[in-house]
Amino acid sequence: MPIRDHLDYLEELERLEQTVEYIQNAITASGQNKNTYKEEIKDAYIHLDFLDSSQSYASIMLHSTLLNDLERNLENLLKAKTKPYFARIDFCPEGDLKGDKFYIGKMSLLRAEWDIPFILDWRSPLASVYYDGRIGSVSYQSETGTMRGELTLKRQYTINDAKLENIMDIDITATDDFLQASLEDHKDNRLKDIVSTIQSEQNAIIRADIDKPLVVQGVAGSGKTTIALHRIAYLIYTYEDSFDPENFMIIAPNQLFLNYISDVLPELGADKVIQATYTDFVFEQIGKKYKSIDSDEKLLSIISPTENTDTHNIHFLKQASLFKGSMLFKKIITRYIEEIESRFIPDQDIVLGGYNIISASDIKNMFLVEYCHLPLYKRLDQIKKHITFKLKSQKNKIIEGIENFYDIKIEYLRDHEIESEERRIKIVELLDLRDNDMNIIKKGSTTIVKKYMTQFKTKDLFSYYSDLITDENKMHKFSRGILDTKFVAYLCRTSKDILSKKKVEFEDLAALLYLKHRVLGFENKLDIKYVVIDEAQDFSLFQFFALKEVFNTEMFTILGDVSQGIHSYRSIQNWDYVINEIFDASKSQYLKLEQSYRTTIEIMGLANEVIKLSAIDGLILAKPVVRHGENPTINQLSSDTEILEKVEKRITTLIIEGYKSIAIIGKTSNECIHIQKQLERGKQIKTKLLKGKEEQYDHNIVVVPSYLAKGLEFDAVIIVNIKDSYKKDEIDLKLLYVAMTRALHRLDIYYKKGTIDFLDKTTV
Ligand SMILES: Nc1ncnc2c1ncn2[C@@H]1O[C@H](COP(=O)(O)OP(=O)(O)OP(=O)(O)O)[C@@H](O)[C@H]1O
Repeated sequence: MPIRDHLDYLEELERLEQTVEYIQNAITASGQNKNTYKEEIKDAYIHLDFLDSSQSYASIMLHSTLLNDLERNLENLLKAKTKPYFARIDFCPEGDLKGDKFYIGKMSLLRAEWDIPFILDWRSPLASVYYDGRIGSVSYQSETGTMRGELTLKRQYTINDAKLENIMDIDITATDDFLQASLEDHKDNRLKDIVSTIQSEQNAIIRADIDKPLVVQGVAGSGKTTIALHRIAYLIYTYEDSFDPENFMIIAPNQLFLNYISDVLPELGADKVIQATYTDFVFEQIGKKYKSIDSDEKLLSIISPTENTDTHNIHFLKQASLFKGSMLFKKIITRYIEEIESRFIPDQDIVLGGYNIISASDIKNMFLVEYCHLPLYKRLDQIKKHITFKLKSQKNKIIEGIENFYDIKIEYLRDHEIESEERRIKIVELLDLRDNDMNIIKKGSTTIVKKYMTQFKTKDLFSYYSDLITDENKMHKFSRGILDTKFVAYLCRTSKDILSKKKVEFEDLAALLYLKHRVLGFENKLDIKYVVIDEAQDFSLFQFFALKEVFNTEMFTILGDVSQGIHSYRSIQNWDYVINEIFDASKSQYLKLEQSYRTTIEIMGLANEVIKLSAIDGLILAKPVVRHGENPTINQLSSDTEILEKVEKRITTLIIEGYKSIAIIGKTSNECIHIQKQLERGKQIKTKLLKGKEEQYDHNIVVVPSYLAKGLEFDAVIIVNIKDSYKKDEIDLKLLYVAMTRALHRLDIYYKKGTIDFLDKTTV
């Protein structure tokens, strides 16, 4: 229906004009206030009286804060001006006769003379009705409890550059044309916000209880990453009195992924949130003395062994990875730390000139009980402080005691012996003895603490770790003999080999982080209170545990998809372990997302056929939203040249058809290097080879290995297989599934005969 034919067109047009005008006036007023505040600050500096400056400083502080707030507000107003809101709900609370119209936008806007918001923030409690409610009776959670009422209208708008382009009313059947339209879009290489089309099951995740750990299993393309970012924005808004944005941390798999999500957080007003990859975060804490081995190296040795791969030991290689991420390894490290702890404090009282300042058992008690919540080395700091304090107070008492002791003796001599040369000599002797005793105390008191503390021979983190992981006896002892001898020999030998090159594997990082936390402690205070982990299916239990301990919080949102667990040789196999072993299951929340929004029915259908071939326990198949597209093509060819010619042609056609982002996905980085070289030879097509470390890239056509494509999406995906082949085993099937589900609209597969055999039989 043309927009002008909508019954409320004129009313809506007027409302938009009124809103834009209001925002413009607010922008102008802000501009004037900004100048006033700047003038005030300048003035305060000019009149700064160095003798009595409190008034000027107060003025500078006040106006700087006002200026900061104003600048932030101004930024929001400028964004809102072109698209002030995206939806409207008409809602009448239970018991009221008349309802109100609420316009929902990305930020709230209040008008002094109005008793309802001029624009309602999408994160406010009432806005939940827009995402969850159908026309009729609805309810939502507010600070004061459940609110009920009647929803009489749910309307969506397309507004661009402050122009009203479309109005769509959502009726009781709730067919979401708006969602369909947004999914049809052709995308560049960045994730977008979805505030206007959040679905009810996604809304439940965004607004889930902050206090309980939340685990989300979501199929490919179900919006996990997007929802994670919206949840952070929601929590920042709702709990702004308790949390700063800097208290939130999002952990992502690689730099490429961080780049991919980089547009969304600022768009949602949450740009100050800490973002890091797990590896970068751990290295920042443990120091960069050792280098990290690329975390994909192990995956490559499993999926694409070369002549150098120790195929004989591939079983041990997988077992070692799994072990290093296990809670058993955590237990072994805990026992190892306990032993270090128990031997740390010597059986030695601190004695000064024969006086007992503090007993060994008191020091042990401090170390093992009183300060047990601190890392070992930080406890030493406390103990040092305590001994110094005790010594200071004892020293004066001891000196007083010595003085009294000799005074009494001298007094006695004076009272009981007649004055003589002999008595004088005795008194002088006593005075010398007194001075000597006092000197011992005075001198001793300056060195005794230092002497006591220097006996603690501290070691660095990597020595502690190496002392355990390369020592077969210790590994057997602390595992209480449950580890297989051959496995332990393999583990210690390979670990020794790696550590001797001053390197560590990705799998070592959880243990190192945990050891650092328990033994040495961190240099800077970690002020993270809420942690969001995306692509969490690739995490091990020990990784989750270490993060929980280090941040001392249960507030986690953990999102992932076990069907995409391409690192399953080192990571969790299902979410039950996380809920039961890391958190308290009775206080955790587990939610599922089964609807996939990214891709078409046709592409998802083929991807589902592939993942069904794997033997994943309790596999949840993605249900695509009702969006049809072209059938994916499967092209089996017999020569490299033929494949590359076809791929080149395909890319050209896709560009002509208007697709903005195209990915050529090879199984491994070697395959990708080969493909890119061949394509570049043709000189027609410029591509960018992604290596995972890119902080920024703006190429429309990329060549990317399957395991790095995880989490990303492209308008069109071309899977190319020339050298590597996909086997019908769990990891390869998952890799192929990941590659296929990256496509928003088009999927084409070109492979050399014999490289993806099982695909021949797969029906589209
Ligand atoms: N409610 C929604 N409205 C519009 N688009 C949506 C919605 N939910 C998800 N999408 C879109 O679906 C695509 C997939 O989202 P996202 O990448 O967050 O999913 P994911 O579950 O993290 O995927 P994967 O696990 O496969 O990497 C994105 O293009 C996102 O914008």
